[in-house]
Amino acid sequence: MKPTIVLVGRPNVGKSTLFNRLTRTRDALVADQPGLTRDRHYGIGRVGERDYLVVDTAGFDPVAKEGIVHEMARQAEQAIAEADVLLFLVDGRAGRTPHDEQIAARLRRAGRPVHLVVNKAEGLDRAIVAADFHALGLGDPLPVSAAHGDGIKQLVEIALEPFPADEGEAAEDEGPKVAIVGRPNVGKSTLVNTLLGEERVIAFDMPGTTRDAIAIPFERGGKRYTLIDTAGLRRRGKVFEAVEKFSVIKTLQAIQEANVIVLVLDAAQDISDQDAHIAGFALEAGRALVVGINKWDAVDDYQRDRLKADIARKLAFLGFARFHQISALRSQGIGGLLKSVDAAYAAATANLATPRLTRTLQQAVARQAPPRHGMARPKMRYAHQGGMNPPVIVIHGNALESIPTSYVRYLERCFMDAFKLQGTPLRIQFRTTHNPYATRD
Ligand SMILES: Nc1nc2c(ncn2[C@@H]2O[C@H](COP(=O)(O)OP(=O)(O)OP(=O)(O)O)[C@@H](O)[C@H]2O)c(=O)[nH]1
Ligand SMILES: Nc1nc2c(ncn2[C@@H]2O[C@H](COP(=O)(O)OP(=O)(O)OP(=O)(O)O)[C@@H](O)[C@H]2O)c(=O)[nH]1
Repeated sequence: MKPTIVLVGRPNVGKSTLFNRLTRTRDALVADQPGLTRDRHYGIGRVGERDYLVVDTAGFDPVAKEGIVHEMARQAEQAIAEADVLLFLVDGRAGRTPHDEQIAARLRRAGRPVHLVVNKAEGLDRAIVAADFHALGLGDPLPVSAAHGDGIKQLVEIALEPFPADEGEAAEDEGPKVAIVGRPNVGKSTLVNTLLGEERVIAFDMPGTTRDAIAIPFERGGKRYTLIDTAGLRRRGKVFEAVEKFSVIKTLQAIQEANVIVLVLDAAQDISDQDAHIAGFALEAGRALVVGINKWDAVDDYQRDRLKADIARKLAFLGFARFHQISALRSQGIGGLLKSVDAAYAAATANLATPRLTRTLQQAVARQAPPRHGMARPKMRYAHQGGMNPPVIVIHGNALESIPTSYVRYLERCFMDAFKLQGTPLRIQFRTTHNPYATRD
């Protein structure tokens, strides 16, 4: 499972700057999706070969007792409890403060590895900085500059050192790994029980450590699936019950572990920022996605129309996914939902043959050529598949850096239509094989 890095520190030390730095590579992949707003506190990142989750606990104040500050502190506490590793940021320019000492005292009790990170360290004398912050009793401080990007790679390497890199893909005969996600109270547990309740649940092992996700294999309609759960579902008699509160971190972990995400929405409620953020995480992670609009039994025509308009507006970036109206409680629409899970999984793991990819590319260009950029006209020569789940299409050619995102979206649509890839996002990468300025036309 991907390790979770949690950033803690008093206001203004540079947590958001470091968060942005740690999630930047992912940002670029999904930056311009219509309607997608990123959650500024939870993100997916990659440095070198390592993927990880990052949480910024802005607003963490261990002494607040009520109000919004207290609520933020509660979420920060939950993040600290769920962290694999904590990065405690301090401000090298401001020096050690009493507030830093309070937080240090709290973190020493966290029972998690803590690294002391001195930010804004560009141009500072390391020895002086180290001596000042050593007094926090959290070991040798690691100097970084989040703003300039200095020391970040080493920081991530040190922080993730104890966590093994992900092993390769598991055997595929278990069928798709499915995660059911959504905000609190939308009906996730009810859906899990509807899926598993009447069906054959194949014996499964409880995880060896609390870091592991549980995988519950089951069969339905003669097909195998594996339900991925990190949110603490436990079996009580015949049904599964959530034993833990809703957790964004666990939701993110489940998304990372699964092949196909079932995003559950509540038809009786407006689409909230939290729904959009969870959907955004799935898109960012490149996962196949099916949406279940649950509690369809409980809403009237007026609410149904309103909801459709709300979805079109707030979840526009999920154009690649199928939406199903379901009732988990009455077991309605579940068969159709699973068919879409199968289709999304097939699309996400499809083999895309090079000749057909290249032909599709050429046809797309013939219909609409990429715009000229200054003196250079981008030239796309051929395409091949660079990965699965999500499908990655690598396009080779010249002067490809100037291709605008609107044209990338156009190419995505062409590939999706040609290969009927419904249910999965697609990634297009460009490889320039020559100096773009060598061939002008
Ligand atoms: N000199 C310098 N300034 C930095 C660095 N990193 C962040 N800053 C500045 O520090 C200020 C605070 O940065 P933020 O990232 O907003 O700090 P934060 O900890 O997220 O603050 P809160 O959101 O209030 O918790 C900003 O003005 C940043 O530009 C750095 O490496 N060097
Ligand atoms: N009318 C109706 N109610 C439903 C349906 N599915 C779930 N509910 C109800 O919605 C409430 C929440 O359902 P849960 O399954 O506990 O929701 P959850 O998403 O697992 O909630 P958390 O564990 O808090 O994250 C319960 O009262 C369910 O009975 C449905 O299809 N129709």
